[in-house]
Amino acid sequence: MSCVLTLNAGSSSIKFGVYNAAPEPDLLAVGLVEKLESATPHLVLHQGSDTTEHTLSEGGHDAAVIAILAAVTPVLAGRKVAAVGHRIVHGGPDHSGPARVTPEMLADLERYVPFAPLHQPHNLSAVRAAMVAFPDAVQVGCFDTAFHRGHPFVNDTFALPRRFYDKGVRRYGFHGLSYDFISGELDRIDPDDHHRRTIVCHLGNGASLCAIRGGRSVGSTMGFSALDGLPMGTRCGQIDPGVVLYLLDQEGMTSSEISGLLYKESGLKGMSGLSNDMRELLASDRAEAAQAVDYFVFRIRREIGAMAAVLGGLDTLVFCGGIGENAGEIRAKVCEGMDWLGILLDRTANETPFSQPGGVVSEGEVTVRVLRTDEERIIARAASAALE
Ligand SMILES: Nc1ncnc2c1ncn2[C@@H]1O[C@H](COP(=O)(O)OP(=O)(O)O)[C@@H](O)[C@H]1O
Ligand SMILES: CC(=O)OP(=O)(O)O
Ligand SMILES: [Mg+2]
Repeated sequence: MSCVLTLNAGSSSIKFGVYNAAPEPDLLAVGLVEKLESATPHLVLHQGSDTTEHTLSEGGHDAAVIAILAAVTPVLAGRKVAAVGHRIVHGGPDHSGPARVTPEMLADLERYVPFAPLHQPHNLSAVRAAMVAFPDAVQVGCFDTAFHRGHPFVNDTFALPRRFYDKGVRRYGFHGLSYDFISGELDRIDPDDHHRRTIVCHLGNGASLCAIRGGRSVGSTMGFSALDGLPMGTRCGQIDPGVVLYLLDQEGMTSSEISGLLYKESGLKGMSGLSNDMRELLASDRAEAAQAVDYFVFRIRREIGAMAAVLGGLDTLVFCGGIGENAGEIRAKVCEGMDWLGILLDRTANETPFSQPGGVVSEGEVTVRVLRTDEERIIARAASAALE
């Protein structure tokens, strides 16, 4: 049987998976390389109940892809990699679903590097590395923007002169593979509810909210870039554009300094002066750490209100991502005093979400669920489908 390999290249980690190719792919092994910015990144591979780990001798994405290709060779045990599926953060205005990546398309996707500088270059270099390592395999791009491409014009635009919209300055939205997976899970859990109004909170190192009605995205807190919306590990989230002009004109910062500030030095890390890791902030007794957490929660609550208005009400609220799945304390803070919207958390269930049927942690009118997201599975399904 042939296999598919998935590569999900993020800003500081690359996640990967090996599956038997099938409409519902069969997981053989999964792993990640993290701390890519350090001189000694760490590779972890889980295969069945076995876990192997080793430290790489070189930092950066390219060395990590080479190490991943070496790590998956014994998993393949001589079987062929027929397709490699890639998470590609930006697909621009035209991609509303997965696509076969040819060298021509790869060149075209370079156009979106300036739109997503933290992700797109790494996504594309992973495709190039896979083309070299598996020259006979089909390369399949799965775009984080695709799930949101059906937004109505009012939700796709900024109030700028029309020519900028035509050049691609639009509200794209991201984390679409995660939202696609969660939307599918909700259909599986409750197949008859086709009109459910859902808000999904994807709270990881990158964080956003998505409003979903009838299985389709109707709103995202992220816009043109993965900077907008909620504050994140190191990204600022929504900011008055006047601040950027002030930094440029009055503080004399260059555009690359401002980019570094907004993408890498802001968010939870910048506000707390301590860390981008939510676990460290929750464990800290420093006032700045508590303020960073308060701001994160405040913005999520504010955006839940806005998304509920877009949806015309709310039936289901889902938490996912590293913070959403693991930080009960954050879920409790987000849901506190939200009974006006029908959100009432079951505090005991919230402590043990994954032992609750369907991850339900609520006792109010709105069903609140905690679900493990799985971007890799969405990529593996698309890569398998490309082989049919
Ligand atoms: N038990 C936990 N409690 C609080 N936060 C957690 C916990 N486990 C993981 N996190 C947080 O999840 C975030 C990473 O989420 P993840 O979805 O893995 O990120 P990425 O966007 O890199 O895929 C980090 O901020 C980390 O602190
Ligand atoms: C788009 C985005 O923010 O992705 P991530 O959460 O993986 O950084
Ligand atoms: Mg992520």
